[in-house]
Amino acid sequence: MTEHSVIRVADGYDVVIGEGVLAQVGGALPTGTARVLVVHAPVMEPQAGDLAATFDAQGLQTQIVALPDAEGAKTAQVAADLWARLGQAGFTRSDVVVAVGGGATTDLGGFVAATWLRGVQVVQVPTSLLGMVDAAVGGKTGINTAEGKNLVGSFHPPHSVWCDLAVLRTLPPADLAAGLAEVVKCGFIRDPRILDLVEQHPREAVDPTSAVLRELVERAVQVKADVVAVDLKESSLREILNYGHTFGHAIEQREHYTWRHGDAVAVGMVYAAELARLVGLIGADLVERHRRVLASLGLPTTYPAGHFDELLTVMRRDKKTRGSMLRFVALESVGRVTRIEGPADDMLRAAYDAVSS
Ligand SMILES: NC(=O)c1ccc[n+]([C@@H]2O[C@H](COP(=O)([O-])OP(=O)(O)OC[C@H]3O[C@@H](n4cnc5c(N)ncnc54)[C@H](O)[C@@H]3O)[C@@H](O)[C@H]2O)c1
Ligand SMILES: O=C(O)C(=O)C[C@@H](O)[C@H](O)[C@H](O)COP(=O)(O)O
Ligand SMILES: [Zn+2]
Repeated sequence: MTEHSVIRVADGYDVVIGEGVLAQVGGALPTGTARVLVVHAPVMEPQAGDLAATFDAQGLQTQIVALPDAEGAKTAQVAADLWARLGQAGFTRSDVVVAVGGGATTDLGGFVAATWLRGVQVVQVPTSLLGMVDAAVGGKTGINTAEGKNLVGSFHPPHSVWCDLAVLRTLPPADLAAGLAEVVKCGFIRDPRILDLVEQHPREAVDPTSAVLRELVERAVQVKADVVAVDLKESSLREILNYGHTFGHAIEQREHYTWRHGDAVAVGMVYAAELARLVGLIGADLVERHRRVLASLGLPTTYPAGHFDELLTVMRRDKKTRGSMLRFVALESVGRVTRIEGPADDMLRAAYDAVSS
């Protein structure tokens, strides 16, 4: 195993990053654990099975459950099925959920852990880039409802997070790119070095074996760790991690979750940048930088015309909305973030026209 790095989130938990760290998870459960529920994305069955075997070998009562893939896991029905299992197994507050998969798996696993007995520990083992740099870190957990994305959930920080870079070798390139959208987000809101790295090394950035990708992972996790340490429950600063998500979540819902989250966020960041340009916060050059960086990674930067009213209805349910006032995270410059509050509908429509294909 190559050297791993550890990023501490406040004084709470560690995010361990490196090739081969999966092998350490078996020995990393909290003291006193008697039962373990391992939930995993279908494609992660071999790794989850190996992990479950190491728990069994320690004498723990282990259950292993394959979840529906991707957003199919983030439903009330899937959560309810798992609550039934936990009840039947007599799962107590000293027992542990382990989630092995992409961001959808870690969101669902975290949500079940957050809600069972009002909170049991969750060990997050993200296996997609997006899961590693974002979803598994920071304690946001949740499921979707018919009305929108992540509308039900809880803030529930994990016990620990294990990012084994070796598993990224099997991640489809389009999913790797989707994860890079959240990395680029961290570049725009907080760490300009991320943008420099992507601009200078676009090929290495999409190579899961490269030192550049590893540095990007570490930098993005550090951004997230720094932000959630200050504002776990999103009363203010944490909103910056939602850059691009107001429009992005509306796309995801309108597309019935057939778009990757990171792809939708990529378009959403261009939308937020166009809106910031329209209200006079930034110039056209910074908007173009969004398009250039995202496109260099193979990410989308446009959305089909003709759906503004539908998207606006969904955007009004965004969690940052206060009363009837829509609120957008926006840039003043790279690394300097503000909010646009209550923009006029014609502004919102003009930004839509600017990202329409
Ligand atoms: N909680 C948070 O703070 C937070 C942050 C960002 C995103 N999210 C959520 O995360 C989800 C998106 O995460 P995602 O992009 O990982 O999507 P995902 O979980 O749907 O995973 C994408 C695909 O990659 C597969 N996969 C995962 N690891 C693999 C591997 N190593 N090899 C091959 N295939 C692999 C998955 O099975 C799935 O088919 C969304 O639901 C989003 O809302 C949550
Ligand atoms: O951690 C956060 O805070 C984020 O907003 C990170 C986002 O990338 C992530 O997609 C999150 O799940 C969105 O949260 P939501 O509150 O808008 O549902
Ligand atoms: Zn996101």
